[in-house]
Amino acid sequence: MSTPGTDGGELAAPYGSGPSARESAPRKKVRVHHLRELKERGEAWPMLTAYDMYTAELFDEAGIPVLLVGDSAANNVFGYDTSLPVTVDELLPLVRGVTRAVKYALVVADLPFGSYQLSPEQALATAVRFMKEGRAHAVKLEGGRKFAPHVEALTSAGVPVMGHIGFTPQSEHNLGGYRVQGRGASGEELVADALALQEAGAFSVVMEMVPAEVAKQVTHSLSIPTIGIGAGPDCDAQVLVWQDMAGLRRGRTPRFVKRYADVAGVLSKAATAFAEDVRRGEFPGAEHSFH
Ligand SMILES: Nc1nc(=O)c2c([nH]1)NC[C@@H]1CN(c3ccc(C(=O)N[C@@H](CCC(=O)O)C(=O)O)cc3)CN21
Ligand SMILES: CC(C)C(=O)C(=O)O
Ligand SMILES: [Mg+2]
Repeated sequence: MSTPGTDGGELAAPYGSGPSARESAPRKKVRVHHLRELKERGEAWPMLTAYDMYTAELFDEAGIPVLLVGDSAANNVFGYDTSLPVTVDELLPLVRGVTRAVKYALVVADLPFGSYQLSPEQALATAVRFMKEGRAHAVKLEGGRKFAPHVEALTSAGVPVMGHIGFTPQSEHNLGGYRVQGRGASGEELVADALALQEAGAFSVVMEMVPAEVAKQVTHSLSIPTIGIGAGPDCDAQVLVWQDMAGLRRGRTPRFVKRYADVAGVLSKAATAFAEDVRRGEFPGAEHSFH
């Protein structure tokens, strides 16, 4: 983890030269070409989801170069059982909160189910809303070769696009549930999908739940970065949903999740302590009252 500096302008670089050199170089806004440069230098980078201001601010200060306002807000903000029901109107205010909070991170807005599949025109109209109203820096959509025309329409209009292949949660009913994709012969299909997205102008591609060997092959076939989630150690970048990463979500988590904290435990203890204080008459104290 990088260490925040004493003021907003002097944080350790989230990308670039590694821990020793340029420690005090001022951070710059992350741009898509920086991510390609990291791939060329073989430096892995992290991505996290964010859905609100405080988490976006913390992750930005921690040096996370790319934040995704995922349609997984469906599960992790709104409490739906899948990502399918969440709408553009529900996601837009979350994107706005995240983009308001960051100084450096590239903010990617995930296009939700039904908001882009109809046509390249629909994809562009939706992306324009996320850019204008959400102030997103880029958008993400799910799909391979079949969505190359959609990606092309967006990149031609100046919208950077992140692809997403392998297990694509918006197609879970068609894929038959949460299953690893690209085993056996379909590994070749994944390479073809990734190449088509790159050719259409995508600046990066998420690969979800793909065998590590296949993900490695895709990564080496592309000049744009691959971002893995359950896709092994050889992707150019790694992404997790922040509530999984920080242990806010309880219960069984997918195999690809590593927990770095127990935020659920911390919040639960805080709420319990507050409740006890109020019930015992110990809060508010004199120092919390106006005289
Ligand atoms: N909190 C959260 N984390 C995620 O990673 C995530 C979301 N929400 N919502 C949208 C999608 C849905 N995703 C999921 C959800 C469940 C599994 C899962 O249950 N995986 C199991 C079974 C794998 C298998 O059967 O082969 C696993 O053990 O990984 C995987 C990805 C990933 N995304
Ligand atoms: C897990 C990531 C890649 C995602 O698409 C989401 O959070 O919606
Ligand atoms: Mg998503």
